[in-house]
Amino acid sequence: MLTVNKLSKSFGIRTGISAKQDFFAVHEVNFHLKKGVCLGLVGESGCGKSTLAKMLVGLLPKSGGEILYKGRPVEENFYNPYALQMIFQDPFSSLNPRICVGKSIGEPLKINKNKAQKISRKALREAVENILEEVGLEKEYYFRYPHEFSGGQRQRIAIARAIITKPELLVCDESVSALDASHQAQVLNLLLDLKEKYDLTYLFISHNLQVISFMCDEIMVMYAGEIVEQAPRKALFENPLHPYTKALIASAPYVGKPRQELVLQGEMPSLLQRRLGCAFASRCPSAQKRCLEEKPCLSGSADHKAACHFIG
Ligand SMILES: Nc1ncnc2c1ncn2[C@@H]1O[C@H](COP(=O)(O)OP(=O)(O)OP(=O)(O)O)[C@@H](O)[C@H]1O
Repeated sequence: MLTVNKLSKSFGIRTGISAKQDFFAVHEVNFHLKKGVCLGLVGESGCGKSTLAKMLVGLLPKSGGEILYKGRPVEENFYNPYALQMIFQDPFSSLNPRICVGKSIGEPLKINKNKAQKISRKALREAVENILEEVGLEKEYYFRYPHEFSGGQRQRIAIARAIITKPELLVCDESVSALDASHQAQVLNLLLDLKEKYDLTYLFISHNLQVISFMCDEIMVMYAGEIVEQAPRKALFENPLHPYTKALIASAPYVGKPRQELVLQGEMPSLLQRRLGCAFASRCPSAQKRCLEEKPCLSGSADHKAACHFIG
């Protein structure tokens, strides 16, 4: 469904009164996303997950590379411009507080239909009421405003707005991170039900390995703007190849785990300094001279790849 080749995004930031420096937030990322799959993207804060997601749905222009949707550049997506939709992290800021939720949810359908055919008010209202019920809310909520809902309900509204155009691919960017555990579980189960019902494909972004493990069939691990490991869920959790993935799995806190086992120390290196070698070398317990001098490429089997000189 989606092929991403050497996708990059650079930003320029001021480093002095007249000095400006460019850095890559996403650097030469490649992946394929097959129809019906839930592909996870995991990595720590600032590694470039949201930047990648925004480029996929056209919210940010790319600096290089290509995004192919069903074999054609995503920009030329004539037959369904709303085939790719996104659900954002924060249901408090992703909904317009001055518009009743029914209008917010119906807006994409209105814009979409305007291009080809007009949608009547009655049909629009019906479509919104149906989708409200679809996401577990009552159709009487149509005229309520975002501040009248809890975080979990708001995220359901955001999901309703994303699926009303019947997209094929949903990009979920930290879509449950702002919710408490019980609402997280409800929204995750809703997303799984909708996936089944509407034959959806997901790119599911999270920094939470437990959430990723619950939702995803395949997983990509991102570090400092690059994909460092890609594997099916079982292989990634049972046999992680990259030292960063190993550290991430070992660092994941869960109830009853002793504190000293949180092994991932230090910070991700500044993206402003693009290095010759491996981006993880500064934190890697098994880094060697070669790691500082030579950048590792993704290698391994067709299914399970990692960017490390010392895998296998
Ligand atoms: N518009 C922008 N201008 C300049 N730098 C940006 C911009 N957007 C993102 N960045 C930088 O790009 C890098 C990646 O940011 P991004 O938001 O994609 O990370 P992330 O992995 O999604 O983090 P989080 O999980 O905290 O949302 C960060 O260093 C961030 O500061």
